[in-house]
This record gives sequence, structure tokens and C-alpha cells, in this order.
Amino acid sequence: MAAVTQHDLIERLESAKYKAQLMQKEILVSHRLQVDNVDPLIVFANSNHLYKGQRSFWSDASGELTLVGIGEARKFDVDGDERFAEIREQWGSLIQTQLEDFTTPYKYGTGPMIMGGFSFDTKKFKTPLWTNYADASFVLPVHLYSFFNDQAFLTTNMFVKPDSDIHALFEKAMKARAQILKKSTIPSGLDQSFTLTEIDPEQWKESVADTTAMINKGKIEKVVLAREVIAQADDDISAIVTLSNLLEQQPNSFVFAFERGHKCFLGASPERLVQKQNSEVLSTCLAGSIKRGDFHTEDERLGEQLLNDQKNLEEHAFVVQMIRDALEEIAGTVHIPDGPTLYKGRDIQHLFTPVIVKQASNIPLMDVVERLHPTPALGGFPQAESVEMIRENEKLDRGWYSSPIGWVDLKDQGEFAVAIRSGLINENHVSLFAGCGIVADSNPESEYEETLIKLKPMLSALGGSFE
Ligand SMILES: C=C(O[C@@H]1C=C(C(=O)O)C=C[C@H]1O)C(=O)O
Ligand SMILES: [Mg+2]
Repeated sequence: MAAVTQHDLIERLESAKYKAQLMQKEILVSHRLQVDNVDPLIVFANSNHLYKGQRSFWSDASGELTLVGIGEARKFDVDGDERFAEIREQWGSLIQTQLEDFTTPYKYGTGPMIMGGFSFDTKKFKTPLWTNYADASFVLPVHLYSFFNDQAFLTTNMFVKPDSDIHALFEKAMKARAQILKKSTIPSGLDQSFTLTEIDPEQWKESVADTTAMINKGKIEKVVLAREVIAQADDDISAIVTLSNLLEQQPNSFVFAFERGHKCFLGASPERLVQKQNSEVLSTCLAGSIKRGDFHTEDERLGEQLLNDQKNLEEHAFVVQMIRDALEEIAGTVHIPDGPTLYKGRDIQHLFTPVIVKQASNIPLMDVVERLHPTPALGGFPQAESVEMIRENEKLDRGWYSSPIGWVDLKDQGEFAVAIRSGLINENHVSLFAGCGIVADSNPESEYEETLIKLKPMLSALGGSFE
């Protein structure tokens, strides 16, 4: 690390201390430097013993940006319905009132940002499964490793108090940086054997039948119903091995992990909720599914079948309609192509429609997240009625499954995906989740088959064998 950068950091810490004394409050120094490229997974593994239980991982679907958040310089945990606005306000106020003048040139995906997520429904009964994961939980990491278009940056966030020992702060940061960036190897996977337990599959199929009956009667048109499968091993399940497999096996996906103490929620989602970069807002409609074919011709035939299937087109159309309406309401003109194309993942293909809003600088990212969550891809249509229906009838405690997860920075840029194709590791067991859009002519058995396909990415990423 260049001596001049070190000197610069000490100077900034000292001037922050002076400011902290004048204002009698803590001042945040956010210090970014370009560093040698290290595999983000190694960075994640390296920080295990310094900041175990306090790490976040994010890799976007384009493969352009990977973030590793390490430690908690500040944590914002909020329960209840005001969660989106509260996170926006608490983060906004920290930047405005405590951040030392940040003169480093802005670079997307680096610098001060918070990473985290939301629960699906604040009003659903909470089980012990999701303790540690608040309705909204965001972290300003102590260290943020950003890998963006083949360049690596490390941002360190330090709060300076009126009586802080600057040299001690500095030494601690330097030591941690060296530890985080050291060259090492990723631990290889244990060949674990897992026992799989499906939670009440028959009861789930019945609830699909009940839901279609209800849809045929009344005012709800689509409801997403999810279920849980538990995989149990003899030894602790490794988040890093699972992440490494997800990155390798699931290209074009948002690969993520959020640790909260001894639990780790992770997955590989194909579905962006919203990205805000420069003045543009992008969203995605992804709903309607079919398996991949074993051969090219079969795969193409299945894709064509999906593109022409009324039931799947209907599932998809609800998502397009809702996202269009929601964004038009807050942002004006919305660009959406006329019909869906195919999104192909390793294990599944979906109907896909991209959404663009061109002039959206003035709309806070969190407001877009709030307005969109949950889209009919995860909740149903209409929104309020379907969420209530899920709250009352679904046996599962979804926690953060099917909810927005991502990051937002000091310029209100960032990205959120919806946390599907995911699992929650708790020591030697992991809960996996999968859901399906139920519409008027859904068939319980085929929806069940669809959940099995959606469970595949996590099951293959766990490795090992299943019984
Ligand atoms: C709910 C999930 O996926 C959603 C449901 C889909 C469907 O029913 O066709 C497709 C994509 C997602 O919007 C899940 O993977 O758990
Ligand atoms: Mg479906």
C-alpha cells in the first residue's frame, strides 16, 4: 500500500477527530483505495475469523460487480411497516450529518454503502427460523471489497470519536486490510451426505387446489405459494463452498449471502427487482417457468412451448401489468417491450420482460423498492389481497425468502434482487425455499414439479449426496 495513501488516511482521521470534538459527535471517515485483484471468495473466506457472522456477499447477474461487505461499522435493524422509509432516512441522515467530506471521485459499487435486505411480510407470525433477520436489516461494512470491471477497491469505514486514539484506529484498519487481502485458497467442499425432509408436500398441493378454487370464485387472480425443504448433514454446512458452487453453476444470477450471527442466508436469484444507476431505473418481470431440455432441440421446443403457453403467459402478464402501473405512478414514462422473451438458467427457463425508466434521478431507490415489493412474481395480484392470503394460508415462515436484498450507496445508486433460489444455513442444516405463481388453471402436481426444478440450484450448490 502506498505510503502516501497511509499518510492521507492518518491526516483524514486526525481532521475527523478535530471535527468530532467541535461537533461533539462521531464522524465517519470512509477511505477507498485501489488494491491488487483478489478473488472475492478468498476475501470472504479471509474475513471469517476477524468478522465471523458479519459478512455479506453480492455478485450481480451481469458479472460486472462483486461486493464483499465485512464487519459492521453501523447496523440498521428496523421492524414494522415503516421499514423502507426508516432505512432511507437513517442512512440519509448518517451521510448528511456524520460523513466527513467525501472528496474521493465517485465510482459505482465502491465507497460508503449499506448492504442488506427485508423480510417478505412484516405482519406474518415469526418463528425461530429467522431470528437475527429483522424486517429490514442493513449494514455499513467496516471493510468493503469491490470488484468492478476487473478492478479491485477496498473501502474502509471508520467512526472517529472526540477521544479516539487515531494511531490505534489506523493500525487496526491496516492489520485487517492486510489480513483480508492476503493470498490464500478457498477451502474445498466436504463430501457431505444430506438427509432431505420435505415439509408437508401433500398439504402444499392441497393448498394449491384450494387457491385455484378461490381464484376461480373471486377477486384474487394470482397467488404465489411457497414451501420449505430441509437438508440436514452431520457437520456444519460451509457457506463458502456453497457460494463458490453457486458462482460456478449459476451464471446470469445474483449470487448473494447475508450472515447474521451463526446463520447465513444465501442463494442465486435470476430476478432483479430494481437497479438504479446514473439516471436510469431498471426492473425485470420474471414469471412463468419450464424445465431445460437435455438436448438443444428439446430445449428449444420447451422454450417455444413456454412462450406460447396461456397459463404461463397469464402468470407473467400480471407481473408486467403491476410493475408498469407502479413505476408509471412514481416515475412517468416506462419502456417495456410488447412480449416476453426467454431467460435461460442452468436448471430452468422463464418468461422474461425487461423494464426501463429513463429519467428517474429524483426517485429514491428505497421508494421504488417499497412500491414494487412484492411484485406478482412473489406475492400475487392484486397485491394487498394476495399478501393477506399468503399470510393466512401459507404454513411457511418466509423470512427474507422472496424479498428484496441488495445495496444502496451515498448517491442513492444501487441494486436489489428478490431472494429466490435460496436457503438459510443454520449450522448443520439448511432450509431451502421454492414457490410458484398459482393462477386459475394451475395444476397442483405440475406446480409441485415446478418447485422441484426451482430447488435444484441450491441442492446442487450444497454438493454431496441426498437421501
Ligand atoms: C417464487 C419463485 O419464483 C418465481 C415464480 C415463478 C413461476 O411461478 O413461474 C418464476 C419466477 C419467479 O418469479 C421461486 O423460485 O421460489
Ligand atoms: Mg410458475
